Amino acid sequence: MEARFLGIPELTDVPVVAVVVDVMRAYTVAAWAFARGAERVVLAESLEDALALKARHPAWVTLKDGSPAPGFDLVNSPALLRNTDLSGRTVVQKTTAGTVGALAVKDASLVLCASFVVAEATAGLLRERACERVTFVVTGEGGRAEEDLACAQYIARRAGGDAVDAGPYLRRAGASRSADELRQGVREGSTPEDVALCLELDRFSFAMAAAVEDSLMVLRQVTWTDSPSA
Ligand SMILES: O=C(O)[C@H](CS(=O)(=O)O)OP(=O)(O)O
Ligand SMILES: [Mg+2]
Repeated sequence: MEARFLGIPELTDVPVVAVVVDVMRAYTVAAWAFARGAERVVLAESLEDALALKARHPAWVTLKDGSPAPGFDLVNSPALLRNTDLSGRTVVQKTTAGTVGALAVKDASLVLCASFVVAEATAGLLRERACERVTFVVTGEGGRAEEDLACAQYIARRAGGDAVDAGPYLRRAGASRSADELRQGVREGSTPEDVALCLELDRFSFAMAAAVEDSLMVLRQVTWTDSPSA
């Protein structure tokens, strides 16, 4: 498998297969939303779009990064989300990096959204579909976020079939600027537990695929054939 690793500003073409990586915290949060029963996650273009969707669908659950805000039900924190029952709910998510990255590749044939909690499931799906060329979108810090790059490189190696020690990749992520900011509470809407939850390798056995449905970018769970739960 041929892999390239690009930041959002470096995306100049439409990839065939894209893996959008946001470890801290969008795609750790989305995975927890599915684990707590959410049916789908709508990736919103803007805060205004998220609020407009909520106005049209009052039962949908709105989630944003940063501090809590009127009209939004949840913040982008896995620690806060994991105690929330989302059975059958549609979640609308808007964050600074993760959701923007997925929308930037929405015309790709396959868009997977990933983090360490769904790393093996994501790699397994890429192996199963025999993807030859994969663009990893490193969403944080214009492509330089160490937690996203480490996770992307780990998934790429697993997708290529390598036996890989995850330890060094997780340590890079744990030493990243994002991890430091979350630990120190610099980022609003976070708890100190968020970092550990973002570094739980393969916490979930499903992958997450996004596609345009009725003009919305919708993220859903996908299982791959060799998944333990398939
Ligand atoms: O919620 C997060 O951790 C970040 C917020 S920011 O990029 O630090 O402002 O958003 P995400 O899109 O999940 O990286
Ligand atoms: Mg991030």
